[in-house]
Amino acid sequence: MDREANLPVPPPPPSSKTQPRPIIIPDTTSSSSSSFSYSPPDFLRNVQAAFKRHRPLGTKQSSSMMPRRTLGLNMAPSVDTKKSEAVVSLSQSHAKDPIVRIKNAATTIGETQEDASITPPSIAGTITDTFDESYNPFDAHRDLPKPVTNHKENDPMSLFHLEPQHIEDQRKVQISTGNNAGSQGADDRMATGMENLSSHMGSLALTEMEWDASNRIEASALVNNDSKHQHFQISKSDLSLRLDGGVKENNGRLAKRTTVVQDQLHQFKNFLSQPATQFSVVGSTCATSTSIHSTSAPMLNSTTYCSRSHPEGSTHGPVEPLGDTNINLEPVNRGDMKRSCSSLKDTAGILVGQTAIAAQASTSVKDTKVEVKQNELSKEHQVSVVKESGTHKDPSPQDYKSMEGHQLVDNVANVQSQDPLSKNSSDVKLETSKPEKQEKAVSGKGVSSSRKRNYDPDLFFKVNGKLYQRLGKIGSGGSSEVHKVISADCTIYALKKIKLKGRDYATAYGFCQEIEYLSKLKGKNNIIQLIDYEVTDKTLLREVLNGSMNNIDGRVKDDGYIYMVLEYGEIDLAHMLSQKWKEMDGSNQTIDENWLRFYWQQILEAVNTIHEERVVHSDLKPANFLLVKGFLKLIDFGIAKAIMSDTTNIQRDSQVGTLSYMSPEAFMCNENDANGNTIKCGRPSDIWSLGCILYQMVYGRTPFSEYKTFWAKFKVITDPKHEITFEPVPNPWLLDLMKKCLAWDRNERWRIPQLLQHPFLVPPIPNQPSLSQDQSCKLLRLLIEACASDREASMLCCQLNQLLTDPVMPLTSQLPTSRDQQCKLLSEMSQLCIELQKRLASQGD
Ligand SMILES: Nc1ncnc2c1ncn2[C@@H]1O[C@H](COP(=O)(O)OP(=O)(O)OP(=O)(O)O)[C@@H](O)[C@H]1O
Repeated sequence: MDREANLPVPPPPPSSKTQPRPIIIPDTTSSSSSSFSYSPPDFLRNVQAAFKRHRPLGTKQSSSMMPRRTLGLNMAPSVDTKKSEAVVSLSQSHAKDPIVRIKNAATTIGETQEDASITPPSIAGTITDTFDESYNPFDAHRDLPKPVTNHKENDPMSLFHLEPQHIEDQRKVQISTGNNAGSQGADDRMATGMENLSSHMGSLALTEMEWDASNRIEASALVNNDSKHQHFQISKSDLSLRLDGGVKENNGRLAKRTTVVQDQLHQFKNFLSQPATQFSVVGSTCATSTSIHSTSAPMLNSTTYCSRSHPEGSTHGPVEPLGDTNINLEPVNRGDMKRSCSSLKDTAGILVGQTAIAAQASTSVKDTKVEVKQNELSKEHQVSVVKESGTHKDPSPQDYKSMEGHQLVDNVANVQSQDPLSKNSSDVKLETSKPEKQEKAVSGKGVSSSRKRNYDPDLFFKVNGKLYQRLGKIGSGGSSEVHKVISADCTIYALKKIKLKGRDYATAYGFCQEIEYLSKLKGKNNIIQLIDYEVTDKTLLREVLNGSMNNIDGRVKDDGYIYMVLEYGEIDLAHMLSQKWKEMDGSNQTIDENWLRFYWQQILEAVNTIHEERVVHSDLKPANFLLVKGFLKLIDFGIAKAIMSDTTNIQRDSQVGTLSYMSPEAFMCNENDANGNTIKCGRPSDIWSLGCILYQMVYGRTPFSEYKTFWAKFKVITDPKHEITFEPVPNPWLLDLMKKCLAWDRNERWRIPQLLQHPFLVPPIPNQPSLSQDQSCKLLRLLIEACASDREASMLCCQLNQLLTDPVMPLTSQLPTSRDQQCKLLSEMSQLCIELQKRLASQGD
């Protein structure tokens, strides 16, 4: 929900060229109390005022335009059902594609209720296995349909399994080189070489057909440095070809053929003796592939990818000169090598995009469990993954770096897959597990943008030059999208992306200030930690950091974004609460008080942290407390504000917060109260929101939930005479606590240090000496005894007693010796006395 969506645009702020940086100085004054009533015209005026908040702003604020504040019309407890879950379901772009699910083992805790958004699959090819950390893409071919014939381990031809059908038209040759030198020449030479090779493969196929027409034979020659698998390496003296089949009498003939092929391959290899390194021949089945690595290709280093073939006759995107030549020959018909060669270039372009995808797939392997569902296994065919390195390893930080260092092309290895039953046999179908998004990325605009960026923006975010792979969308707020991401060092983070497009500068400025606050709160363990950030509009960031704003009337550059890499939270309090209430549903249980204490204390401490830093959050609600490793942390400082200059309160240029948790003064910010004092928002406004949260924790709903519309809420919250309903709870201290937070008059609300000492959290020990003996005030003791039957009066006495015997300074950081503190203490005492007096009076005798 966009916070601005339903609000009129506030009037233009006072024109000034600069906004002084907030100066944070000791809190010395408090604002005046406000009380007012509504006659109809007043009410309308206030309604109107609620929509247009100015920023007259004391010394600091008046001189400049300030970020516009916006209102979140979130009236119900915020429960976002579209949160991420640990299982990231990877859908396929093709109906027949297997469904790959990547489950991140590291992040399963507490995520069960979150619906994952889908991260497109990017496992190279059709992986039919369930794999875990030990997954090795080289093993992908393990589940290929087994050839009918028996392999003979040492038979040089046993790697060739030729499908008699389609043999001609489904052949595919892929060549990758790791050297850009003379790539054009290499193209031509390769074209010739491949034609020869292709021809011999065809001959071989025919031979095989003659030899055993009924056999389903696959040709597969994988040449790789990896000896762990059935790859063979073609080096100067090493070429091994293995033959499937058990008909000995044919061996002679086949061996002859093999020799010819070997010769050709040698020639071809010599021809490719430079760093030109990989090629694949795809025969009639997906397993039919040959890859050759030159040992002299130092640049090739372990990236796997899934190549894509193009439908026959398809037009390919513009071919960019290949910096580092990776050539992929399209499905080759004899005599059609020229066309194929040109395709190589296209494919190489594709590789750029796909390398990133492959990196994603293999990165995911490290932290994830991958479930692979396969559809129509018999029809789907595997990929063969060729890696330069001998053994599979997950992408290392170097891999990311290499992507970042524009070496993607160098890192490409080949994967081909082919459906032997494809209607168009020349359409060597790749059962890549890539989503449509990726397809987009490899065609047209996508290609050019991914080439330009050297990573697929649909799959990765780049923040300050570092890549973060998307794992799914966690949620979206009023102004942002938040994604779960994984970094190069395999740490899970949340990445908040705020789109600035279309925003006026002041609003963008406000969003950008979140960075400022989070930076200020770095190292505070109950505040979500900002790991890194990037603001694409550098001027904006500079101005925020300098506390100035020159571009008053300007708009943000069209493609402006703010990226924030944040510590990852497993679940937010809103979800925790809804779970809790679901568990209790139907039973007559009340909320577990210890559970309540445990989290309430953490909530208080988190807010205390920012209040001590003189920051007011302004949008406190359950959804903004995240559970990180078992502890609640505060998030979303998008509308937070520093307490400025000589006031404990702040004024805003428009309303802030989410309706259900908004304080009366937040609705009326900057208006005048009945006494003519300007209504300001400060820490007490946050305390009200905390009261709403506590109320929700206790009763399962917010205090004004029965008022459904904005106007109804506005009216009732801003009415000082309105009495909030508190249903009975077993512990009277709890009731008292809620009341302390939800006092309409903001000056009556307790501050956090007091709340942390409230008897609900720190229950008085029965028969405490302080109450019964010399430490306690005798008068109070008498009073307590006298009104033992009146719980509320007793509580007031206890509070008064506590204040007298163990006063908690409203601001712990300040000495009680200050006049201000002394006055505050006395004011609290007198308030308690007045309340007690009222209470006793109302009870009569
Ligand atoms: N660090 C994080 N870890 C996990 N989830 C997060 C994180 N930050 C935000 N989220 C999720 O994304 C949602 C939106 O984030 P956030 O509240 O920061 O955005 P916003 O645009 O300011 O939203 P709002 O409308 O609440 O102001 C949160 O409610 C939370 O569920």
